[in-house]
Amino acid sequence: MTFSSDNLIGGERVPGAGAPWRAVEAATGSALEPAFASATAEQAERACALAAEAFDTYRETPLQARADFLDAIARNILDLGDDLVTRCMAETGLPRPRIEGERGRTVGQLRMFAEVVRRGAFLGLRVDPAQPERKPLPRPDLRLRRIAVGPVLVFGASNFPLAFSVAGGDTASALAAGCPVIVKAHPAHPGTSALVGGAIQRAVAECGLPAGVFALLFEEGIAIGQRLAADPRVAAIGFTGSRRGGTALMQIAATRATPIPVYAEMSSINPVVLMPAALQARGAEIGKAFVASLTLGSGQFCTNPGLVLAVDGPGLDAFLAAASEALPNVAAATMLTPGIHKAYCEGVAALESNPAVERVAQGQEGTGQQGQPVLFATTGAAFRADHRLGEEVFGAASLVVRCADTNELRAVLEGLEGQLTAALHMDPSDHVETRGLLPVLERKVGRILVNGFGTGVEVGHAMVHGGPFPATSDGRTTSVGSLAIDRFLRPVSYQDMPEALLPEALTDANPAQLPRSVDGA
Ligand SMILES: NC(=O)C1=CN([C@@H]2O[C@H](COP(=O)(O)OP(=O)(O)OC[C@H]3O[C@@H](n4cnc5c(N)ncnc54)[C@H](O)[C@@H]3O)[C@@H](O)[C@H]2O)C=CC1
Ligand SMILES: O=C(O)CCC(=O)C(=O)O
Repeated sequence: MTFSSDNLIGGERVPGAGAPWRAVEAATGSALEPAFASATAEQAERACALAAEAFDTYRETPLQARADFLDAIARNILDLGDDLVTRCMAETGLPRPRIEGERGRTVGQLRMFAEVVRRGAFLGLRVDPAQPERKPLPRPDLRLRRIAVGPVLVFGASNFPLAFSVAGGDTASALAAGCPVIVKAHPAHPGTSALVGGAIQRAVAECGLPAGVFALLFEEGIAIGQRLAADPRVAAIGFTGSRRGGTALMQIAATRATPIPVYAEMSSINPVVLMPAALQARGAEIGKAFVASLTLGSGQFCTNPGLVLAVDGPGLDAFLAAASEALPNVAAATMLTPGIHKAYCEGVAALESNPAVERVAQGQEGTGQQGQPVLFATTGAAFRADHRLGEEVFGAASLVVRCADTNELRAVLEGLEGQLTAALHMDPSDHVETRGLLPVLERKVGRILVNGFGTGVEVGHAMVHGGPFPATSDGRTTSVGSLAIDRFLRPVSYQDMPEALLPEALTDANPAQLPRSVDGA
């Protein structure tokens, strides 16, 4: 398979400069062709200039045309066929069913946003008609719509090379909102990024949109990404990755002459709470299901169950016994990059050497870049005394906390940082006790789920894939699901604007019959 490793800017392929670098085959460590060269500062500047130039035209594209564009991207991604799947497997070490599934999710996500755009409710149209006779003062005519914020910079995630990358949720929701998108490709899967970027670039041309609507820039390091984040024409940032990377971008965004929002999804250990009746009735069954979730994708999910909380007793013993029986059957699996593998091994070693932590079980030993799954346990008192035990170890490692009683379990939850998910395993007779935990969980997490695990986020209208810091940089939003479009919109009110100058959707005729509220109804 051949494809261009050039940057994609303004509808053209633009070769980068500097020392060439290559993607690495995750399973073998060997270099993959072709060579990539990082984008230059001038190319970053040009991508921003073209995005700014395209903005006013693109944000006013008819909704049907914008929806067709999203559908065209989906179609073009599918048209890449097996070339995309094989390249993506090589770069990430993720198996075929996972990549094919993720491609389906990516395409489904683009199509969902196409439908959201067609329906038009995202525009949030509101009309408060004038009341000239109102006493003591007449009321002006007020009409509101939400417009796109401006060019959005997207940093793709290493662990979801399709669904959270070049044409992933951040890109799809920003394009749906009417924002041009500049993607800084993740250096761990540049070939996958080039293929998907080409699919988007072709869709821009096929749909007759301004070429600045999309750009894809490569770099091995971080300087171009930082430059883009600081560019005054970039209006918002979407990011999925490490806490360090996300907070660095938050810092850049907050200290610019014009600060901008950063929507970063970063770090989460996703507490799993095992309630007493459920543990007693089916502790062993939950233990087996837990191991499957823990080891999925070598544990490289931000929704991975990294923390298990339960009141100590025979039910928890049954859970641990089942998990300890299942885990040694799980083979070590290739991790995404040498850096992620190293960080995982260091995180595991830190837990191993902590005197308050015992190793309960581990999976099969791996070679090279493979991560060996592992399960640890500690006490509630030890966990509360050592904040390091609450830090994410990205990979298939988890820590079970034996709590003395429900009060201690609640105190452990209270002490946690913000999380993406919390999973409750419970039976009907656990309801009363669970009700007491819900206010804590609502304050701590973006999604509370029952009798399941958080891995594998459903892309829908009622999904929240977000949570208080450090799960994300802004817990008021989500990066998955149709609500993600809200991140890239802002309201504008038109007061006493002549009908001839109003946006069409706010005129009395409302020719597309878009949904809108009148006087709040
Ligand atoms: N919670 C989550 O969803 C995820 C967490 N991670 C964590 O991140 C670690 C490293 O994985 P990566 O995917 O490489 O994440 P990363 O945060 O290092 O990189 C993500 C993207 O941000 C860029 N970047 C990183 N630091 C930057 C900085 N200071 N300024 C500007 N751009 C920067 C990188 O070039 C890349 O494009 C993992 O070991 C894991 O701990 C990784 C993936 C997902
Ligand atoms: O669990 C999922 O489907 C999504 C996980 C995710 O967002 C991530 O790992 O970055």
